[in-house]
Amino acid sequence: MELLVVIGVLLAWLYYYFTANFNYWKEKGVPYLKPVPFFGNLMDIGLHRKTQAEGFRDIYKKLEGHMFGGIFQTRIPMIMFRDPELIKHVLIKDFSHFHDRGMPHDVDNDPISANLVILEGKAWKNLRLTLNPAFNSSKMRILYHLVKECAEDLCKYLDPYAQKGEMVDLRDVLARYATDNISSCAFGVKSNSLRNPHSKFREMGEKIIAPGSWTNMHRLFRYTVPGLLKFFNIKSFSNEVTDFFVNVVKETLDYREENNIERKDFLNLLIQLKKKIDINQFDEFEDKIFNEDIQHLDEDDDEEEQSKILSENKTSINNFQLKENEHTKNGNVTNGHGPTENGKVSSRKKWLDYVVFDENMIAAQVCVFFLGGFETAATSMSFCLYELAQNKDVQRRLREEIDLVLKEHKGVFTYNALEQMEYLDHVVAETLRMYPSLPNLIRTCTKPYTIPGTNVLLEKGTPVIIPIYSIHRDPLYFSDPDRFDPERFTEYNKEKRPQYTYMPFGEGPRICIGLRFGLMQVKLGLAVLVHRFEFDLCEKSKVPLIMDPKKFVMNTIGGLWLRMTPRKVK
Ligand code: HEM
Repeated sequence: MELLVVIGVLLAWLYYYFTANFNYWKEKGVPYLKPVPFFGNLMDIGLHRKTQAEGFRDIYKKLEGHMFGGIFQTRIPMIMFRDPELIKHVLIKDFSHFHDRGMPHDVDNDPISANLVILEGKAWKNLRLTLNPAFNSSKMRILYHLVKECAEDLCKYLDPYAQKGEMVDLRDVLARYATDNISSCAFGVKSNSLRNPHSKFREMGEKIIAPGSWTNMHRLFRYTVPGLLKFFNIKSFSNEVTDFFVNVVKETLDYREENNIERKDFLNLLIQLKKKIDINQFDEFEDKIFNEDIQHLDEDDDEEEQSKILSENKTSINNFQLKENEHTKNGNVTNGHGPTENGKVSSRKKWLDYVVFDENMIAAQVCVFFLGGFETAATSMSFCLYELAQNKDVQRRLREEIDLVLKEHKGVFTYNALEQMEYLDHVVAETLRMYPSLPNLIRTCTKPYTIPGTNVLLEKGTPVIIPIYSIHRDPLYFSDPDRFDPERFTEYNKEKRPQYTYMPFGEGPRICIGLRFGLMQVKLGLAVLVHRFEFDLCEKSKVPLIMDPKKFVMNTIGGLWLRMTPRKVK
């Protein structure tokens, strides 16, 4: 009897806990969707009945006619911004109110969480400024040869299958190709996943994205009771995954140091940062634009906020301390570069002094490059090949362009040749419109914000959802949106569309840092494949595709099967 009473009280408390907030948006006069207890408005997503993309698209459609609308993730009020002008405010104009993603992290106990995706405020800004040059065009040219090596290996691997006209699960093969690619470029390690599906890198990659994995539990707590993450010491990834990545980085660093090896990859760039060598080949124009966007992170933060950010990011390894030092005191620069205009040092050089790159810090970054790089590239490429198999005229036209450009480059897939392939660019852009790897962007309101043109005040801590998949499939911006049509991306057609209606890599200062690298590996992989092989639907192809509701990055259930044959005419 007593037990029943305890259970009853507990259930009543849980019900109260999960529903007490449900008048939140009504009281603010914000249009909102009626939530259900325990799930809020995301029951279909929470129970894996719908993918994130489809679940949020339902919400987007229900909020039609409104520029924004309130929803609940379990018990937490969130707001969806639908209107492109408002989206521009969140991502760019009013970035000083929305510079974080609101992902809890604990860099003391979870070294991998000190990464660019998760870090907030100044810690994020310092790191981003420091890492930006590692992803500029000149660095991409350096990495190109590694990516090309993997792309050529992919062709060699697939050739016997094509000769026999076999059906191939390209989703799986391309995940292994992308794993090889990113482990080579980020970790400096040849993972050999293409030929060995049980390689350790592949295994770890699968563990990270596997449904029901540690990551999903982390996500659940994050949105319900974030305090429990710290209490139970739940890390971003399982100990096995964290240890694996940290150890690979440490071993590789030691090996390179002992043997005096310098390899042209991301790891090498990070090692240079560790040694305080400025890798700055930063395009000055880009530097200026970026700094204009984020400078208010300095100006606007009040003292209290700054010290909070700093104490949150205080780590045993002293990573993110904003320390006044002899180089920057009184605005004078004495670090060997000489004083610059107005006594100010270029922001890049200044931040380089602030971010301490030790082994854990390097591991956190390459780990997030691995995560950001392998799944996104693999799925984008396989979706593209699927659309090419369905749209044979597009496949033919793409092959013709590749042949034509290669003729000018003596048959070699050079970096410049790839850049010249305009139709390839449209094909990839259209693929990312229909299948953006991340269906939504997320930001957190970092200080109270009045939504422009209204008197709605968003409280600090309110999560904001930007539904990119839903916008990409909105007939208001893309007519007949479920049709694959690369023509949408000619200069003329792009100009006709409102801004901020196409954002597969996000937008603003927190735009994907790996954009260039991601596009390079996707485009090069596709170009070499389409140049050599023909892709067709087969008995095992699923039309339409069945998407996996358990995956965070857009993905299919049961792989993505196509028939491969050698190309017919040369
Ligand atoms: C087709 C490939 C890729 C796609 C579609 C993609 C997409 C995205 C998107 C949508 C975001 C969120 C942007 C925002 O919130 O505004 C993001 C962030 C990020 N991506 Fe990518 N990504 C790709 C490849 C890569 C690669 C190859 C890397 C690393 C080598 C990478 C590393 C990151 C990082 C570190 C962030 C966080 C940036 C920050 O907060 O400053 N991504 N990506």
